Amino acid sequence: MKATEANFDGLVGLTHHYAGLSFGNEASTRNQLQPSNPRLAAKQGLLKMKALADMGYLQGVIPPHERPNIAALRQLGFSGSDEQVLSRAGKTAPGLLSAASSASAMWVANAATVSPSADSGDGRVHLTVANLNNKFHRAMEAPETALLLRAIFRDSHHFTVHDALPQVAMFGDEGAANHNRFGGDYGERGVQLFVYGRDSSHEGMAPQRYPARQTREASEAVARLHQLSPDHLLFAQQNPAVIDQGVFHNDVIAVSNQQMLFCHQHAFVDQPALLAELQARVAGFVALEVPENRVSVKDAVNTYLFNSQLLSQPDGSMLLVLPEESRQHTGVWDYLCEQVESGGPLKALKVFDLRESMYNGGGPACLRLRVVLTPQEQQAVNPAVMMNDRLFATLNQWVDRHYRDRLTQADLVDPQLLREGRDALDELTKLLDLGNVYAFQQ
Ligand SMILES: NCCC[C@H](NC(=O)CCC(=O)O)C(=O)O
Repeated sequence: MKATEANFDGLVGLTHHYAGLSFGNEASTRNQLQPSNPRLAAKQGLLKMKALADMGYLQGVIPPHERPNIAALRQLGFSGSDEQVLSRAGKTAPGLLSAASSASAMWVANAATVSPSADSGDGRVHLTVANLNNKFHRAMEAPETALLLRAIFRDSHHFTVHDALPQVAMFGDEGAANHNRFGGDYGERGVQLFVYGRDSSHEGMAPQRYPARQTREASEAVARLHQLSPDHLLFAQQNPAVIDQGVFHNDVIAVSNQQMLFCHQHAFVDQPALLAELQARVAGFVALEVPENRVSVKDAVNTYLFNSQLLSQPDGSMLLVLPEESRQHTGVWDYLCEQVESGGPLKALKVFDLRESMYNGGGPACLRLRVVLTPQEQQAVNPAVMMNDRLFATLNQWVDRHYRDRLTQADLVDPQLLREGRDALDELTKLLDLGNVYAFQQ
């Protein structure tokens, strides 16, 4: 048996709502204050996980965080009983209550950066929790993410979960959404490409309108923590002009798998040089670059064409897993169908309706964290989180029992919502054999 790539998807939490918290992420801004449907959101995610598991891909689930985050609100000076904290925050600072209630941990492409054991100096799988420093609602995810990842990748003989980098702008780190790994077989040493939005120690190109969330300093620190060899490591800057058009993470404009990079023509600074470098370092490297005159950056952002999952099929060809929005757009869909018919590396397309997540700027790729695992490492993962028919049924029933089908910002003060969340997560820790990972369980 060879090493394989597993996908771990974030399970959407009970407080999923549209709060407009992510300046630079245009869907988040556009859909602020729309009512959400947390139950549907969770089920849309579960359907994708189940479909990929049924197709033979190794698929796991990463649980939601406890929200509202009462401890975060207390840290900001809201006091009294938990119910009083909620009502005081709701009255005087609804935006902060929204941030403390965000279900944003669902986008696990931002949970951590992962390096397979074949690439690291000590032969372990390394995961560095992302500090998500650019946004308050996301920065609070880091400590809980570390606990959850340790409850899943719990065998320290095989896995090292590093705490997040220091919580300052200089080390802004958004995890695997700005990271690619190229190579042949998954179990062979690969070439890792870290993509950053700005280099905080050098004056240079930076976006003007929207923030660059990932820094070069953060990427370099993660590469050191993971003990990667400099010969198998590349750093590239994301094109600041596309960040200003709403490409807040690299996975909104590029996706890769094994020898293949699928990206927009305008994804990177000095793209020809980067592609030549990859050509030189990765045997069999192929780039499928989409020209602006076929799909504009704007359409790529609106359809999330590149926030897709590029998956290897048993015969070595590639499957692209896309959001429904890409099928709805004639220009994008025609381009994709042409590629499949052309006999190129892309052989199949699969579409999922992930609208609830898409309305907050999260497509198929945002919802998953890729972890390459050897057979021994697979054995060492907490087996209760791996998707199969039984877990799919159990989690759907769990969602039906606990989730609301409509939520607005005004509902977040409801103390009943806090209780519903704790009851649900208490049950989930048992279903997924996680131990007492949540603050309310301490
Ligand atoms: N990888 C996709 C991440 C999407 C996420 N959206 C949000 O947090 C929106 C939350 C809100 O506005 O309610 C983000 O921008 O980091």
